Amino acid sequence: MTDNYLYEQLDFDQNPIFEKIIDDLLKDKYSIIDSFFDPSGVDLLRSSLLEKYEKDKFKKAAIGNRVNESIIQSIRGDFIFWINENKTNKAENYFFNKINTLVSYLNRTCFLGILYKEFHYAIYPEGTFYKRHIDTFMNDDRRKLSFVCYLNDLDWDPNNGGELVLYLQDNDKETCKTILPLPGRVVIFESQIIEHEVKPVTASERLSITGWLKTR
Ligand SMILES: O=C(O)CCC(=O)C(=O)O
Ligand SMILES: [Fe+2]
Repeated sequence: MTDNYLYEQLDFDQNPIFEKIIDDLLKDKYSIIDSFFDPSGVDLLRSSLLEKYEKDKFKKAAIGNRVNESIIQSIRGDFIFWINENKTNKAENYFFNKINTLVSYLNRTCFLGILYKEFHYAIYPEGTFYKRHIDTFMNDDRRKLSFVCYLNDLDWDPNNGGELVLYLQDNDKETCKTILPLPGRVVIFESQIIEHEVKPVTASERLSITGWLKTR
């Protein structure tokens, strides 16, 4: 009996992008994908984010409720808007369709047991950053995978800053992986393992959608 036979039995179409994500995660604990969403889908999401921002719906991001405002300011400076999956617009509908397809793929192939998800839009105005951290620091170890998609304009200048830096452990040695927030680019990484930071945005506004796939 071949592997193909097994796939047929599970009525399962292999998806090359999802397979690359799984391979990358197994090997490196992170994956960078530039074609996860169609360019038209990225445009829709960017417009949706900007529309909400113009309507003043974004809030200053918090870290934990016992940390005071000035400390928060020195750690992260972004504004966020949590997306409610039960109240989606066309863009968010498109987004969650893709995410849900990925989640069922991961659950079927890797038995990851992803049950919950949470996503927010984020805007980093000029001068803001998010200091080095790990995404499970808010006494919530259910976050399994972190997911970011950058929604910057097509003419985003790499000199605008706002790079995502991943700190990777390689046999007791730390290396850095610097990732430009190019429009449409998706980065997925293991929330419980990879420390990371967002470098200061030196010009323009850095736009993204960020979220977590969670267990239990
Ligand atoms: O926007 C990014 O590149 C990462 C954001 C981040 O680390 C977070 O929101 O926890
Ligand atoms: Fe983070």
